Amino acid sequence: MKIIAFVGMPASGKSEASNVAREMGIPVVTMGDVIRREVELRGADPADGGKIATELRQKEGMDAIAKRCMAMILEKMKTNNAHVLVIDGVRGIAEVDYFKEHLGDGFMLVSIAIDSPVEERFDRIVVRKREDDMDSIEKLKERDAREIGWGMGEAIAASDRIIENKSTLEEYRKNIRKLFEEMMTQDQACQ
Ligand SMILES: Nc1ncnc2c1ncn2[C@@H]1O[C@H](COP(=O)(O)OP(=O)(O)OP(=O)(O)O)[C@@H](O)[C@H]1O
Repeated sequence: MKIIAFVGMPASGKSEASNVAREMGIPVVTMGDVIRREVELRGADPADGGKIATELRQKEGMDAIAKRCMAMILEKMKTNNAHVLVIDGVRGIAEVDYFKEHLGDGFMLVSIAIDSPVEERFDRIVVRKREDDMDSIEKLKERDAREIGWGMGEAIAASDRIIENKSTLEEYRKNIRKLFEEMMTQDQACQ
């Protein structure tokens, strides 16, 4: 089985890649769900998800979220016949190291290359209207800085593949679909 994790700047297209996966019947584990669950448990404001994620990493280590995702990943691997599984939301190198150690050779890290300025990413976030999204460019810049502080740059540098999202959404979705098709064919050929 191939386990593909996507890494990229906020609003670079990770959730879109997961949407394409779901449309193709590929199971997706969303790391942000761990945070959303924690927010719910604490009765906190969804906008404080970033702070809670930082706190978990400080208390339990930089790979805390990856560790908490492992049960979900193993469960999906057991209950799905798919040849590919997607992990959405790797934010740092400690998580990459954790997954490499626990998932072995089947793990592949794909980074999403963008050249959209922060203003353009913010406009996309405004259109997306996700509950936990930030409401100003300043907050997006803070989130960029926070995630870079988690070792996102090192994670991007450690990626096995790069997929560009520098043109239209259709073009990007087409490239993601091609990647998944390739992975499914490769995995079937290995069996
Ligand atoms: N090439 C593109 N052209 C136009 N819109 C795009 C493009 N790529 C992504 N989008 C849109 O930008 C928004 C942000 O993308 P997406 O939600 O996939 O980012 P993300 O990396 O998952 O973000 P986050 O890190 O906040 O979870 C979405 O509404 C998506 O449809």
